[in-house]
Amino acid sequence: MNRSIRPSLEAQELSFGYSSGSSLLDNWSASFYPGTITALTGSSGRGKSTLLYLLGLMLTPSAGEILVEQQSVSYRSDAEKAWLRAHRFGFVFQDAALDITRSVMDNVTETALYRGEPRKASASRALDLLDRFEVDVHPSRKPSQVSGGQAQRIALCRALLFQPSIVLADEPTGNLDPASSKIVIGALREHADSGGTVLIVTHSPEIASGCDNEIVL
Ligand SMILES: Nc1ncnc2c1ncn2[C@@H]1O[C@H](COP(=O)(O)OP(=O)(O)OP(=O)(O)O)[C@@H](O)[C@H]1O
Repeated sequence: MNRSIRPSLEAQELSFGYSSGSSLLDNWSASFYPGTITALTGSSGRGKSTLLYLLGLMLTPSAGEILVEQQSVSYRSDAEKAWLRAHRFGFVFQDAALDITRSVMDNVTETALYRGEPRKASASRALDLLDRFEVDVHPSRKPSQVSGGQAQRIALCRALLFQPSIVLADEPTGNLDPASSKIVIGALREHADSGGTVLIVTHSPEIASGCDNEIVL
């Protein structure tokens, strides 16, 4: 890798443990570069999802720093973190985490709300993505009327709508059929190839071996 490229996401001497449990991270450091996919692997309960939540500014470390584009961000205000999540990050969770009360289209364009952009203007972009990821359902449908594989591809459209510089995916293919799995991983690969920084938590050796780097927790 060309190390003159600067990391878009860094963890520096990170420590964290839930108050009810033992320490999960102790002085943990890593750098994540544009154009790469990193697999986070390790046995169950080692803290992979927790690390993703820390890197995605949903949890605050007990010590250490998270840097986004060389700026220290982990101790910023909730409002600043929310701004960063909306403008720099895309998230994909194992269970898709769609809002069941809203339509497919509203779910995909949800980030527009947090970015202060009109949802309508994002609709054509959303339709393009739904088409690209072969989500063959009417955008007015509710998440309860789509399959698990379609739900995860809808969540992928939501994550990629504004081409965020960093995509964090927590076992994004954990519950998927092979065809949906291939689409999701292919999309994350393309996102990295176009300059994004992608992290995938996975238990799949096959997916990990297709990534550029692997970090075992
Ligand atoms: N909100 C929480 N409060 C307290 N403990 C938690 C919380 N979330 C997770 N844990 C605990 O922290 C540890 C790490 O959990 P985490 O989900 O990060 O692991 P993981 O490596 O992603 O596991 P898996 O591969 O099974 O998904 C586990 O022991 C878990 O029970």
